[in-house]
Amino acid sequence: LPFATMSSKTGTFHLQQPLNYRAGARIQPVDGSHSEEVNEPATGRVMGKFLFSGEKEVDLAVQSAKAAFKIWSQKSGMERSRVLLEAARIIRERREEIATMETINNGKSIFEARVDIDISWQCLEYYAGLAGAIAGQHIQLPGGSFAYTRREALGVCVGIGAWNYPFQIACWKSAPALACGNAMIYKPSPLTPISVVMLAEIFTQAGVPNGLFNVVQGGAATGQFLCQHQDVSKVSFTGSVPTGIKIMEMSAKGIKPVTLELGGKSPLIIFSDSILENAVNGALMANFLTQGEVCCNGTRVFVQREILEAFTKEVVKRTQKIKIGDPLLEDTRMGALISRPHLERVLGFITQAKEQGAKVLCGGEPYVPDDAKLKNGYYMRPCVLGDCRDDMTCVKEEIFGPVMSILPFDTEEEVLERANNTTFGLAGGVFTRDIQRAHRVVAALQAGICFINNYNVSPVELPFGGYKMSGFGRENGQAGIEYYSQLKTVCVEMGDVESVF
Ligand SMILES: NC(=O)C1=CN([C@@H]2O[C@H](COP(=O)(O)OP(=O)(O)OC[C@H]3O[C@@H](n4cnc5c(N)ncnc54)[C@H](O)[C@@H]3O)[C@@H](O)[C@H]2O)C=CC1
Ligand SMILES: C[N+](C)(C)CCCC(=O)O
Repeated sequence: LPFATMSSKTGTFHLQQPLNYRAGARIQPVDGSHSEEVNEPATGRVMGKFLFSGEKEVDLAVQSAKAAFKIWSQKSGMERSRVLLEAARIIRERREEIATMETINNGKSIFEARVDIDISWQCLEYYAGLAGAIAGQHIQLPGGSFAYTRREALGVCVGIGAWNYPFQIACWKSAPALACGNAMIYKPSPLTPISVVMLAEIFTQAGVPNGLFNVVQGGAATGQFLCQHQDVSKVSFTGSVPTGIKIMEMSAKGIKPVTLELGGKSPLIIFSDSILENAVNGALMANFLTQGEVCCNGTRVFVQREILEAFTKEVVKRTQKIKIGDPLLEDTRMGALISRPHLERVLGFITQAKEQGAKVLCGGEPYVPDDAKLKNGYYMRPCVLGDCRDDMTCVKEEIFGPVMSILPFDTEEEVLERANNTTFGLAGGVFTRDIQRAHRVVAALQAGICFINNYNVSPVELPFGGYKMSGFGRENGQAGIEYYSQLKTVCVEMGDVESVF
């Protein structure tokens, strides 16, 4: 196992192996022109370099996936299920090693990375369970004739991922894709290129045909070669809205179906009858996982005026206690942001918020850990903003960092209007003890994923995806199957053909 001997101390990992994966092995791309550095967010150190793939390598990856698709798509659901279960078992076995790699490359705490890896193998197990149940329908027609439907694979699917959940996003895409009989070529974000290659190795070890899951590395250009390739049948994308628009435009040229999991600016509505401690915990969960770099975060926290003071006081107190630092230490709960430019961008939103009249109630400044090796890492103190208004930039735009905006409200009608007044629609949450109100509020929220009296839990059995400009298509849950398969109708005549001519 290539990573088994790696050191699990921050500041010590060196990238040595190629990060492309084709036909069952790590390889260097045939036309790797541009090389890119990989950083360790916790220290700001360069861990090594890797090559971006050009059009030739993309084509070779597609050809190899096509060959694997021929074999894999002929297998029964039960046969595919067994292989996926074996892959899930290997991930469980290598959990610590994968979580450590994820922490080193992303900067999130090891505590969270372990949860990410657990969700990842659970996703494979879940779709392994569904693989044998993928079936069509039988439809009786007059005179003994009948029809049936077949749920068939699409072919070679492309997955393009963001940097916040590198391994998990790859599993959310590949598990349903492979369960349905497809092949997949995956392109991770160039900021987090490492862990997905471990997934590719695990699939091979579990018994998928060589080429069924290939990895190409690169940025926009490589992504474009993938989306434009004529032998690619589908593109599943997780990332920002502007890139999502480009992906959809490119895919439109080839009439390729797309799944888009894009950003958000989700509302979390806290009514005065909530259990305060749960509401505070919910708001922390909604804002500070993975340094706030989570698409479905509830960053607009609407608090009913009667409890505004009590809630704010408690949320600030708890935020100040979050332990920031070396992400590989057991008691760290917030690590480093993904990159220096991203950290600057997040801090810029806070400066702008102050200029627009918001009050920084805590945090919002860079954090320099005592440990000397961490002093160039990309850390900041999590921030709570008070005195926010709906027209402020920090309330309108996705910050993708640990910044919570608190917004007072008076009535249910008013808060719903304000909560929905956004072009995004990924998630939303409500805290209240009034069950009728809870269901009424989520029914009115224009969002794909809603939480009542919790936030940001995401069991793999539940469909995940957005409304409005947060995208379309669903990942996870039974719904995921629909987005990686197509329906064929077969009409069978049992009598003679009656011609009208
Ligand atoms: N809804 C969801 O499930 C999630 C959404 N996001 C969103 O992602 C964003 C942050 O992630 P980033 O990696 O910065 O987003 P991004 O959109 O810049 O990049 C995402 C991926 O697309 C690739 N890409 C960039 N330009 C491309 C092009 N022209 N053609 C093809 N591929 C291209 C990138 O290399 C990367 O792999 C945030 O806005 C966040 O809201 C992040 C995680 C989950
Ligand atoms: C796991 N969860 C719900 C915290 C986040 C998953 C969505 C994403 O990739 O940002």
